[in-house]
Amino acid sequence: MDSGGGDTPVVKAAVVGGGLVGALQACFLAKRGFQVDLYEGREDIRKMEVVKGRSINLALSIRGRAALRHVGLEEEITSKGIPMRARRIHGRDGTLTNQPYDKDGQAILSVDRRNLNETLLTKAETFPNVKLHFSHKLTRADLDKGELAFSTPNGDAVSDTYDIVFGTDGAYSTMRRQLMRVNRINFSQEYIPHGYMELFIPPAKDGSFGMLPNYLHIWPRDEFMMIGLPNQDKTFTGTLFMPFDEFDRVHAKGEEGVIAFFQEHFPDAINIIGEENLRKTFMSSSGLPMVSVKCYPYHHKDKAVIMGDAAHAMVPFYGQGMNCGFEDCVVLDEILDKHNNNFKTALPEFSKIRSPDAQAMCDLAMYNYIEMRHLVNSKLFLMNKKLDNFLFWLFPRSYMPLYNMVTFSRIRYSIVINKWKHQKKVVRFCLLSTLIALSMLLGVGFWNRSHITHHHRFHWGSHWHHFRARWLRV
Ligand SMILES: Cc1cc2nc3c(=O)[nH]c(=O)nc-3n(C[C@H](O)[C@H](O)[C@H](O)COP(=O)(O)OP(=O)(O)OC[C@H]3O[C@@H](n4cnc5c(N)ncnc54)[C@H](O)[C@@H]3O)c2cc1C
Ligand SMILES: COc1ccc2c(c1)CN(c1nc(C(=O)N(C)c3cc(Cl)c(F)cc3C(=O)O)c(Cl)s1)C2
Repeated sequence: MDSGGGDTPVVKAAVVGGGLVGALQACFLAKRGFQVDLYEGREDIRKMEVVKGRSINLALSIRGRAALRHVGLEEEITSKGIPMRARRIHGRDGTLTNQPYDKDGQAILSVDRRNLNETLLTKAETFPNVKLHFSHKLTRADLDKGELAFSTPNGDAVSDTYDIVFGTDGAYSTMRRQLMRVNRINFSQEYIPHGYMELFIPPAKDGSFGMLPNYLHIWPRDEFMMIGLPNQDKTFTGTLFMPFDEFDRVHAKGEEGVIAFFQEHFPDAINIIGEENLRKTFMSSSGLPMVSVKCYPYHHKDKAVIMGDAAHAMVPFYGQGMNCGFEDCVVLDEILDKHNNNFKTALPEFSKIRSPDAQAMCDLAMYNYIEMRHLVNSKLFLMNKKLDNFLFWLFPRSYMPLYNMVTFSRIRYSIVINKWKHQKKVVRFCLLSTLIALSMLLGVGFWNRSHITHHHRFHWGSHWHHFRARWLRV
């Protein structure tokens, strides 16, 4: 640490990975008065040419917005986002059903990934105590000394030493690997058999949106699913989720195979995406992998800590990966305040507090991946959501649908999962006791009927004897 002129030495911090979480974390650390060097393996995306109509988007919700608010970027980002107030389910038969997300009309925002990353990098750069280094790929780290070594495109090796290193280098993190060399890190990862492919949905012929814009469009289909989020330029970015061997099967059939596949599973999407687009995109790309990563702890002594996908990559079936990573920045910031920047006590607390929440979100996302496939069609998907919303209406204070707690609240994810399990037990108990009460009522009803009939029949029997004795003298 070199003295910043005042009595307290200025903390020299490195952020490895200038994606969404790293760029945000650089802003948090800059506000904390640290000297920040951010290293990004790729070149500066702000200098790359924009490929029109091929934007990748993400769902930004309350947790991510709270983090952006901390660095004064919420307005700048949300003003460029498109609110999605409801999900719009495209049935196989072409039926369309809307399901509002929130009874108070709260929305999730579709934001452009590149614009978000650029805005965060530019914000970081506005701080005099932040320096950005692009095309610097971390190759080695001696975390006990805080020494980092980077490779650059012209083959130069660059290295520097830091008081503290933040690893925000994504799901395939080099920082996590370095951490695992020096610390007893429990680690697990799981690839799912599905891949994803982005499909670009152009505007309609008259330049307007090809579908209703303020919706998250979903095509739930057995083993497949497609979703579509709107973009500022009146396009949509579709994401097709499908098992890898299905991708291979369709690829093997060539361009006509692609059209036949969409005719069978997503007929209404063919005109929206356009046959040419479909052929081009499908034949020029393949499914990309989705991995779920869990590890513990996230830190090494008072020298290094990992955040975002590096610490807890999750499958995207809740649209929470970035929101969760952004929330990491808020949680760590609060802990650093509480410990007055004492990394020796702050980092272990971050691991202890944050990992159960992040792992709960990884589990929820994986659960939803499995659940989404069992909601094999839109009817079941709808029913499931209708029951959720009915119970939410019936018990607004005690029953909150799972996706509401995840997406529209900042309740800790580990508490969300416990509340949800408790709610499921209560709902199951209510349904069961209603069923038992009903069957008892029905049972009593039948019993009465049969008893009366029986009694009546028995009664009729004595009547018959009496009648026979009196009238028939037999
Ligand atoms: C299909 C899909 C849809 C998604 N949709 C959503 C959504 O709707 N909402 C949501 O909240 N989340 C969503 N996510 C998750 C979200 O994309 C991630 O959680 C988020 O990008 C994680 O940010 P990060 O900064 O931790 O990692 P990344 O975004 O992966 O950034 C890591 C950065 O580190 C750099 N890097 C890597 N290795 C090195 C190295 N050795 N040296 C230097 N730099 C390095 C990389 O170049 C990259 O810039 C989705 C993910 C997928 C796959
Ligand atoms: C850019 O790529 C992607 C990829 C996946 C997602 C997103 C963006 C944004 N995602 C959101 N998911 C929820 C949610 O809570 N659930 C349970 C849902 C989960 C799935 Cl998979 C789905 F299709 C609908 C809902 C739904 O509820 O509408 C939100 Cl709320 S936003 C998933």
